[in-house]
Amino acid sequence: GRRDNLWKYKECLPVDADKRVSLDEGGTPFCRCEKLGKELGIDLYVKVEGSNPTGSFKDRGMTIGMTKAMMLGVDTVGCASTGNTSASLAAYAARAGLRCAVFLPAGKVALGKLAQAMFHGAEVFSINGNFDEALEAMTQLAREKYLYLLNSINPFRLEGQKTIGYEIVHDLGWESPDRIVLPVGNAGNISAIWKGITEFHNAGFMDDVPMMTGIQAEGACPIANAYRDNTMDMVPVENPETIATAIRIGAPVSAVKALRAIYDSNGMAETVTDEEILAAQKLLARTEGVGVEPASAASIAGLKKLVEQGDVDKGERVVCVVTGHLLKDPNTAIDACVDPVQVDADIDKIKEILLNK
Ligand SMILES: Cc1ncc(COP(=O)(O)O)c(/C=C/C(=O)C(=O)O)c1O
Repeated sequence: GRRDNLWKYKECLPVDADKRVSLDEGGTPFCRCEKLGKELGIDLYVKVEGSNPTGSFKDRGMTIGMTKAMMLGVDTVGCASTGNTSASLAAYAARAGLRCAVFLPAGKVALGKLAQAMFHGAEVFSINGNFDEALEAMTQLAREKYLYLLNSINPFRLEGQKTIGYEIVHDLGWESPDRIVLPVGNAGNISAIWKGITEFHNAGFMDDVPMMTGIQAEGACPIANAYRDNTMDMVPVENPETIATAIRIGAPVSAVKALRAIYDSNGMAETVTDEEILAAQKLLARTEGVGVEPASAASIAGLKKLVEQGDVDKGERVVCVVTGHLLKDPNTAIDACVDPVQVDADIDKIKEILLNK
């Protein structure tokens, strides 16, 4: 039958479902990765959030946040973003008929995301600074009531994203996986998913809870640093750097919630290099046919590293949340490939090549 969307959980959502601003978000694919799982010695699934309307999990938070904005009667919404939040905000603001301002770190936003934010009609400000500085400026504007802030510091965003946790349990037949692995930037998503999991667990829908496992890029890993020091005190990374620009964040606003989620679930945080991220992105695309942007592949890279370190038990049932579509960052994808074969439309020449494969 017709695929359900996240509004099937409307009784657990803190806004009027009949006032919803929706693009039929959620209800994303849940794909078993038999070959990759076999290679890693685990039972592996991916939750494919790139299949959301604007190509990332942000749509889940935005549908709730934008519905709340309409209920509040605001006329302007805003966010700072590494790209996907701005793409989602622009689309949902257009649907809601609200004015939309976005702050993006100059030169550090993947092509697809910038195209979306601009094309959906957001007023795009290219900030001379990184995401953290852009978020500080945007938060000040919100404090002075120039606009309604829809970054993940806004709890209504997390209320939408918690449905990823709901759906994973639902997809597994009302059971919890052993572990959920996902990339961590501003740390809203790991906090939101844990909230959804604990709500379903408290409601008695499943006996166990998963170990929440957050993966960060080595050059932008304040959460992993705090975890390694077994502390709740996150120390910001001044100049975060990674090719996975979506998670190029040094001062995650939801650090406390994220560390709580990791410690309370007996989970962990780990880092991966840019090389490991790009290798995992290609491995997932070519082994399982699932195309994701670099930041999303950090979850696969991190899982692989944890398995190799012996931190993941053989046979564990693991769900990797792959957060954004491959198309978001086409330049990085093409840079990771060999050039196309230049050849005349001479099929004899091409037959020769095909025979040699
Ligand atoms: C593909 C992708 N994967 C993972 C993350 C990290 O999630 P959080 O840890 O909840 O921040 C992001 C985050 C993006 C932004 O923060 C933004 O768009 O401003 C992302 O786009």
